[in-house]
Amino acid sequence: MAGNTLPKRLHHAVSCRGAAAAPDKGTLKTMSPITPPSDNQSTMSTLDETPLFVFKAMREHTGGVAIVLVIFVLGVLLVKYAYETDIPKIPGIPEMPNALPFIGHLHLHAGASGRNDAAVWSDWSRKLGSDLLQVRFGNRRVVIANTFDSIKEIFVANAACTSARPRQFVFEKYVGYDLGSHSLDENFKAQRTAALRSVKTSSWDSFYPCLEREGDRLIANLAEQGRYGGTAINPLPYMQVVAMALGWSITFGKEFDANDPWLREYIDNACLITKVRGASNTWSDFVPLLRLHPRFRAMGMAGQAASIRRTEMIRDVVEDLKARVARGEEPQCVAAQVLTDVNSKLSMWNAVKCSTSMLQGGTESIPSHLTAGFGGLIQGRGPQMQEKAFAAIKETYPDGDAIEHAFNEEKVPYITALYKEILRNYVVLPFSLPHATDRDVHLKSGVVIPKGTTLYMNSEAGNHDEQIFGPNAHQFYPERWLDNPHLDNIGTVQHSSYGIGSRICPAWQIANRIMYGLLFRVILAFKLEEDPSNPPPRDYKEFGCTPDLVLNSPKTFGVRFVPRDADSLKKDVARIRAKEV
Ligand code: HEM
Repeated sequence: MAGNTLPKRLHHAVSCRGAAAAPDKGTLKTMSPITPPSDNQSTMSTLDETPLFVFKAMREHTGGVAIVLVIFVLGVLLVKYAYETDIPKIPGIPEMPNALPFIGHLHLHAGASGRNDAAVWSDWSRKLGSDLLQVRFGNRRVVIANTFDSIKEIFVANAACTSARPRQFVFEKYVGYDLGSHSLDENFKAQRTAALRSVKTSSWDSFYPCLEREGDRLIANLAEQGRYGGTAINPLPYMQVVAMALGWSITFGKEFDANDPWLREYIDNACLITKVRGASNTWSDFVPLLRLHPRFRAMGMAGQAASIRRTEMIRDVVEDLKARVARGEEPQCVAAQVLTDVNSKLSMWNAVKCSTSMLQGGTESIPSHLTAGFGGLIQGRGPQMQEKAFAAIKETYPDGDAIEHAFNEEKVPYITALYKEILRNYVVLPFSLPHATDRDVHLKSGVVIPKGTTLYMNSEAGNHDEQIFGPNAHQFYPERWLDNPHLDNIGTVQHSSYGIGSRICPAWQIANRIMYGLLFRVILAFKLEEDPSNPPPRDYKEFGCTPDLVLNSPKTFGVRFVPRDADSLKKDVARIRAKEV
């Protein structure tokens, strides 16, 4: 862009100078005597004109100097712009090498290289022998915590000063901030409180019917679409529909048929919006000049179109909800709480914003984690893990009533270990969401991270920290949670896949329970098998296909959902479908 704009400006400056020179000549002419000069006069005239020529030369010379000066100043500004960062280099934290002017280290990140940022940072933090690392994203300085302990120090011990969010141009201009992207001012504090209240454990009773219904539908869909084990299918879209249906129920009290095209359209728009959430792909967040570039404008516009459509869709749902409340119904959901609570600190608009953020938060995270986890369960020791889980369910519920307890209690420790390990190993938000310091942070090492610095937690690295999880930290090994009970005491949530500290995912407990219940139901009904023609990725470092986005979505692979007991499953599916009619 600089190349286009700058020469134009210089050209303009040069033509302006040319235009300015012409009137000079005119001015000189009008100042010349009108009558033809005598010889004497002519000599005098020449003499008289001398200072005019000198003046003219000086003016031209000054014009040249001015241009040189302008170019010099522009050059200095450009160089300053090319290397300047919002926060100067922070002493005591090593910086990744090979920064380039204007873009800093962006070219080394997933937005350009396709390699997961979390893996890039882990490598450099190891090479530079430091838990912390600083990089330049364009003109923004970013500090990354790469070990479990450094994550805890910055985001838990210093939570009071590290819970802000950095500004994001693309989101601000094209989508509009939501709870996950804004600092906690009074408005967003109220939204966060409402979000936490909506999923508090005491409200879970009201979620169970919906969870059970969606669990049923999932099993029926996997059975039918996978032709009872005859065809390998990609589980992700099925998981997305379940998560979304649950999300709608929690936020707007709305129920959907899992196959409703309206729901599919909503999910597609939500995914488009996640794409423009600031990560190393949204260069225009960090390099202001690029905001004029058609490619980045197009990216923003795509997010904007999705956001507009999402708002229209939600508006219809809110109108419907209002009508239900007016009819005297009492839907259990965030938006209805606001509609019926005269003391609510949230306006209806902010309740809608809060609910939309909740929906957005759940759309891709649970489905991506579970799908990636299925990849782990169909390879290597995976089939043995499935058998262990199945046996554990049968042992806990010997009377054949297991299905009834999939969601309303968590009594099978091996299933708990399974979802914890899926969350720990396959980190779909590998660096959580960005945080920012809202005052200077003084670390134990003496390093001071200044106010206004952007922070990332390298959750993927923290979750594979050998100091905490042992030498097998890089393996998918659910038993670690049973063999090492102390792992449950190392922090609020034992891993940082939900973030950590004061901005931790408000829905982490219900998300755990949903993952537990869905795993429970799937393992009870099916043996999951690999499709040799479409196998899953072999390592957590390569499970994702969108490493340049905030959310690393799992690569597509096939799973055969083979019924454990085909006859009984067919009866179950018939029962489920009959209930839907
Ligand atoms: C396995 C499932 C999930 C994972 C791994 C996950 C992960 C995360 C992470 C990493 C953050 C950022 C935390 C931080 O900034 O430190 C977050 C924030 C958030 N999540 Fe989740 N999440 C999950 C499920 C859900 C669900 C089901 C919902 C809603 C029903 C939800 C709603 C939110 C919201 C609203 C935020 C923004 C909170 C804030 O910025 O204060 N999440 N989540």
